[in-house]
Amino acid sequence: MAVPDDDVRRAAALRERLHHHAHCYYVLDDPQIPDAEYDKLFQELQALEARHPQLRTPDSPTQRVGGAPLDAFAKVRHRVPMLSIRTETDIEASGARNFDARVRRELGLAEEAPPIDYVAELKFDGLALNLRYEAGVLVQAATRGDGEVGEDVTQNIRTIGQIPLRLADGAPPVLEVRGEVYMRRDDFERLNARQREKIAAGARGEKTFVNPRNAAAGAVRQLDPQVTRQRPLSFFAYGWGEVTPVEQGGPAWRTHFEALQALRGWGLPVSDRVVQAHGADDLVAYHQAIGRERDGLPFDIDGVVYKVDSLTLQRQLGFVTREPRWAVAHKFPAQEQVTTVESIDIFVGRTGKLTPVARLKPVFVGGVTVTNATLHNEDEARRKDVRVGDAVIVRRAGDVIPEVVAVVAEQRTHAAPAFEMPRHCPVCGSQAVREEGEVDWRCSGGLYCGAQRKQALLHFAQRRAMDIEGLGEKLVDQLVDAGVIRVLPDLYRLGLSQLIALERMGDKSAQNLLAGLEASKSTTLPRFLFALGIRHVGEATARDLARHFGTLDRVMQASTDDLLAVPDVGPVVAESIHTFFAQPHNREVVEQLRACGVHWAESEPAPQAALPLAGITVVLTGTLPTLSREEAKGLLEAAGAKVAGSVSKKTGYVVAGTEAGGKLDRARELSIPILDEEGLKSLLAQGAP
Ligand SMILES: NC(=O)c1ccc[n+]([C@@H]2O[C@H](COP(=O)([O-])OP(=O)(O)OC[C@H]3O[C@@H](n4cnc5c(N)ncnc54)[C@H](O)[C@@H]3O)[C@@H](O)[C@H]2O)c1
Ligand SMILES: [Zn+2]
Repeated sequence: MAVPDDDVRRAAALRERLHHHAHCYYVLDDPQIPDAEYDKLFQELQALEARHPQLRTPDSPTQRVGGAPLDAFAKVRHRVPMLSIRTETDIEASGARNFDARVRRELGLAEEAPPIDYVAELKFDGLALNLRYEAGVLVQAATRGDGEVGEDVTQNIRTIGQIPLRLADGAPPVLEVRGEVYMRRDDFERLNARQREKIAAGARGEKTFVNPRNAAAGAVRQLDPQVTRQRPLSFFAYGWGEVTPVEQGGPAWRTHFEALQALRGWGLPVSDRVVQAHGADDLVAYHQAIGRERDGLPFDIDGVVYKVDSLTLQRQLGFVTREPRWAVAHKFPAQEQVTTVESIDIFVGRTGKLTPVARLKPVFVGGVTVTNATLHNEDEARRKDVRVGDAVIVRRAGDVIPEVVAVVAEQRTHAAPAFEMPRHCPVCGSQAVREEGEVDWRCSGGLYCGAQRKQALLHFAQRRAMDIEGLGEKLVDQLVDAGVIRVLPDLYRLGLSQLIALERMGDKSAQNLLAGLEASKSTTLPRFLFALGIRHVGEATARDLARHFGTLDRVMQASTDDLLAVPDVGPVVAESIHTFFAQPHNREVVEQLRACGVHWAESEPAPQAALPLAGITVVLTGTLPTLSREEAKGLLEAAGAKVAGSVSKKTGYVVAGTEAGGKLDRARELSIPILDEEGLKSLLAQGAP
């Protein structure tokens, strides 16, 4: 039968594209398209070749394993070829039944013959390794390469802590262990964070990795073992290559499961999720159970693997070109897919962080439909150069939020402008600020900003700020969601009827809240300054500001230079305070709060040195008879002292109550004066001698 021209051309085009992508993936460790995309092309070629066997060339990607080894490494000829595994493309449970049916057919079993025993394992998404042990000692580690010839990566593999350099007693004279080297998800996230920092600091030749498999492959195929050492890799053993034969004293394994137990006994890591399965039903159950567990696993898997357990049956089934007939990989939905960016929006978080988010053409990835993916921050978005209209690779693995990992460069058809981070908050229009040394832009609107309102209210109400009794998270959600509170001063305009109208709000709690609000109006300047939620202004800075300037108006009018004169206030903090009060809407909020009756005692600005305990550090330990820890701290700080958490040579006094521990011992060691509560009180009254 003649092959239609179209099919000939399509097959050639597919072969060329697959060759190109296999080279990028296996040889360069730099995949350009997601696996799901590659698999689609691969299956299309397989189908064409099945229809027209004449199209099947010996160099077709469907006939080969992996990629050629790199010249940079010494080559290793595998004594037993390292094959691939056939993929069951039906990702439903029926995939397991297809495999079972095929095995039974190939073994010529009658329908009523008993179920076959299998082993079910995780399909780790990493890189295959062959570890050769002679007399129990690791002598060589090699990559799979093209299945016949791999790369010698022994020096790199020696840096992986989980791979024993010497096996426990009893291992056969020759043992080749096959397994997967992979990177845990948390290690991957940390590595990429480090890489981003290096890139930000201007390091050349550094890059981030698209996924843990890619990071693991890059680390294993490093020319410098020192670099591999810094990349956290893990390993699971799932099979073997050459092993001393039984006649020469080798192991007499009868089943795959038994062999894995032996490997574990000699010190090799074998996953504890390897199970024996009886017939197709057990395989289906395993597939379902692992599918549910997948997101919670600390590493990526792209499916499960089923293997015929009996080694006799395995031999009977044998191999096709690149795959054993006794095993199959049953995949899960891919964790990476290609889709199109429809727009890039800015999401404003509860704390004011601005995050660029790609709105996507809906895509099914990692088991869910994804419509948005984070671009993290300005630098990431620019580095990846994501633009509206681009085809992008989206990754969703585990509980991590979906992420755009790369642009599919070969598919950019037009040139939308490069992404620009907006200079104003899209929610409230306030100035956006990116501080020196920070990666994030933030809205400076604080409580004025709709996105930050709930967080700002909670911060405002907390005990250490305005101390509003009865205003918790649930109520804040209700008040903001119902539109009752739009700006902060609305809080002090709440009426009983409005509150009672809220769901689950009784008369009593409404009364209590109103009383709490009323009581909070009488406050102190440091509390009020802290409550405003100005970035970088914590309690200590608020106190310093109050002490230095004495009145709120002076703080609000202060220039950055004036602010820099406050002890412990640096340029970033000064700038943040200045920006906050420079914005009319923030001044408006302050005015309205005052108009609602929020008040405090103001004082003249106090020069630091005038305070009796200025410059003195005090450490508190144990329980005092009448003063609480907070009260003692407040009194000391009001007198200008610094309260520290640990005793050092710089400590001026240690105030010790009952059950004082190590701090007291340390004070004695350093001969630091120790005071009880009485001593503290007289110190406060008289100042330091
Ligand atoms: N994105 C791209 O451009 C691109 C290019 C080429 C290949 N790929 C991807 O590579 C894969 C195909 O490559 P492959 O031939 O290496 O097949 P494979 O990775 O799908 O399956 C074979 C491999 O599975 C591994 N494995 C993991 N757990 C195992 C277990 N418990 N038992 C046995 N083996 C286990 C072994 O390393 C083995 O070599 C596909 O997922 C494909 O999408 C992607
Ligand atoms: Zn805002």
